[in-house]
Amino acid sequence: MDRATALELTDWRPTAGENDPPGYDPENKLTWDDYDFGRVPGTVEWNTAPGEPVIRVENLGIEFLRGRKRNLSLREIIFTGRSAHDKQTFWALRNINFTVGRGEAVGLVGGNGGGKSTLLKMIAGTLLPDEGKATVSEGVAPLIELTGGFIGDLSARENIYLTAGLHGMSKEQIDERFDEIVDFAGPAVRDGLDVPYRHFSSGMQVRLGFAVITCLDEPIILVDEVLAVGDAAFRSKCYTRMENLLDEGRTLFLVSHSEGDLMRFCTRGLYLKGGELAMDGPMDQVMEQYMSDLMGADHTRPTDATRAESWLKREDSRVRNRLRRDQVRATAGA
Ligand SMILES: Nc1ncnc2c1ncn2[C@@H]1O[C@H](COP(=O)(O)OP(=O)(O)OP(=O)(O)O)[C@@H](O)[C@H]1O
Repeated sequence: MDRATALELTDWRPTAGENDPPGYDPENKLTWDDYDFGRVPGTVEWNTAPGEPVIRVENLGIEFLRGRKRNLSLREIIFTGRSAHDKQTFWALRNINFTVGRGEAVGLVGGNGGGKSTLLKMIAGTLLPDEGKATVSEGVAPLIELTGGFIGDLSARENIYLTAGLHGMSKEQIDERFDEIVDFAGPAVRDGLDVPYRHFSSGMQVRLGFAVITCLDEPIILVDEVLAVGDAAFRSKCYTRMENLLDEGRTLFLVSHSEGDLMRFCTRGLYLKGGELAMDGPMDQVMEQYMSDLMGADHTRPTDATRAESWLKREDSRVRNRLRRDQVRATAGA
């Protein structure tokens, strides 16, 4: 959708507020493309040339064992002549092909068990495929499990240093960002910095995981269904941070069951159904297909006006956040 179409389709317009950032003009400028932000600042350094894919997934497949194997009884071994049960396996993912470019924001949708988390794990390199390959040409910051891959017996402080260190940050760099990470995670995490991580509540684990992973300088970010866990205030901070990461040109892979989150951040959607890639296209069309498969006749199509309104709101929110961030940077640099 473009600005002119969106403005024609809906009556929604943003209202000016007291706390609007300098430069924000809701009357005439509403969308990202109308503002000249200059060069997007950011710490991301790409090894990949513009236009080259940063993720290339070719004929990817993975086969899992179904259920747990029971040992054969002596009678079964004698009468069947076999020494073990036949392995019952299934393909959790098969024939998956796609590429992702620099700065793309991709939403993964699909029903429970569709293979979304498995795909992210293979992109992150924590699971190896049985067929095909996933080639990733940039560093990846994965938040693909609630625990963020942190170690339960280490304290939160030790986990911050360990995780950031594994992603190539020096001790001095981590020292510099330490307070920013902990401030973002919130006072409960600050109070528990020296407590073993496994004693954290799931909300505190997600806060710390999100704060650390999004503070890394990796160009590719994988986020698996973690935004749903935090409270409303934390979610709002996460949304702003995600917008900032996208503005810096990072590539995002987001798994979520929240239509709002997917539509807010992602421009492209991948729909996994029964372990196969059922659709790859613009996020709103992919969401539409997924919802109509899921809900059948009960699914009410969003009107063009509703879509246009969501699009304008998202653009407006990105603009305000970006101007606010530029203002903070300018004040800090003055
Ligand atoms: N290590 C494993 N061993 C055996 N089966 C597995 C393993 N990991 C995942 N599976 C199975 O693979 C399928 C895909 O799982 P996956 O977690 O990727 O789905 P998902 O789309 O992320 O689901 P949800 O939306 O419920 O999180 C499921 O049937 C799941 O039970």
